[in-house]
Amino acid sequence: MLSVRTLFGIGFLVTQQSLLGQGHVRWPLQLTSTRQTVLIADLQEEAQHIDEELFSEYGFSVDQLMELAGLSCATAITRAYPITSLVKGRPSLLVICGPGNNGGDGLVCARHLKLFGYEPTILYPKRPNKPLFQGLTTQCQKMEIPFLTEMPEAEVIEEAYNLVIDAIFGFSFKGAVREPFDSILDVLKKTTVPIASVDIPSGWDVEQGSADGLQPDMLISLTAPKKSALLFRGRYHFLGGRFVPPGLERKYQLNLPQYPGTDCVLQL
Ligand SMILES: NC(=O)C1=CN([C@@H]2O[C@H](COP(=O)(O)OP(=O)(O)OC[C@H]3O[C@@H](n4cnc5c(N)ncnc54)[C@H](OP(=O)(O)O)[C@@H]3O)[C@@H](O)[C@H]2O)[C@@H](O)CC1
Ligand SMILES: [K+]
Repeated sequence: MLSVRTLFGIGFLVTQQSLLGQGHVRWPLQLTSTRQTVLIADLQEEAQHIDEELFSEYGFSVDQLMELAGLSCATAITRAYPITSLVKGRPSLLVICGPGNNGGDGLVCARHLKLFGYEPTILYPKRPNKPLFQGLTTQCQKMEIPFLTEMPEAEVIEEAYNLVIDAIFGFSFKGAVREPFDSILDVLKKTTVPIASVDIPSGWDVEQGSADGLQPDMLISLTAPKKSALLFRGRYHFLGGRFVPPGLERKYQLNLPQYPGTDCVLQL
């Protein structure tokens, strides 16, 4: 049975602890807001079911949705961190990609950011042996995006990059972080460079978050914010992934907000 939550861009910080403390609070839950009302996929399994149905019942392919998800992420990043606002001499970004589809979103995002005038560099330490990811990697290489062979130290990141894009884990992350991502996340926790997380801050439990985990400056929730988004304390929260068919939205009572005009992202 689906349960959904009401999240407001403003005003939820004062109530989030009580929300989470109540465990399975049932919808509708009204909070005051000056921004959009968005419903949250409450359980990790719900996010995965929505994902599976998009492919099995609605006929989408992974690469189609990944392209839209990655484009949403790149677009949201241009809104939060326009090139003119970056403090370093060059519009350099570090994109860290994980072994699943969240990492694929990161590769697509990097490609679009390059087209938008940024200078992304990619770290992609664990590459699945599948044509989709091999193709996305080739596309980035042909776009002349450099790939690192190892994770830089925190001080090097601070000197070289304006922003880190965290596309390591999404909604299928479970349990204790395994290497090499454990060490990578440790470095990210030390750096003061802002972090933009794709879908979920990596290392966070999808439902419960992580008290001592990453604290990204930006979160780009895809399809619908996950429950742990209630614990996000950064400056920018965007919704992206404007591809949900109305039947699926009704079934899961997502009640997604209206994206403005033809935009593929919405700031929450
Ligand atoms: N419909 C949508 O909403 C769309 C969603 N999309 C995107 O897909 C994302 C979900 O992708 P996903 O299902 O491939 O899983 P994801 O979270 O990337 O990670 C899986 C990998 O992580 C690994 N791993 C897990 N736990 C670990 C640990 N503790 N320590 C170390 N490794 C661990 C696990 O490894 P394994 O268990 O296989 O060894 C596996 O390789 C979603 O968040 C969104 O970004 C869009 O692309 C398209 C539309
Ligand atoms: K992530």
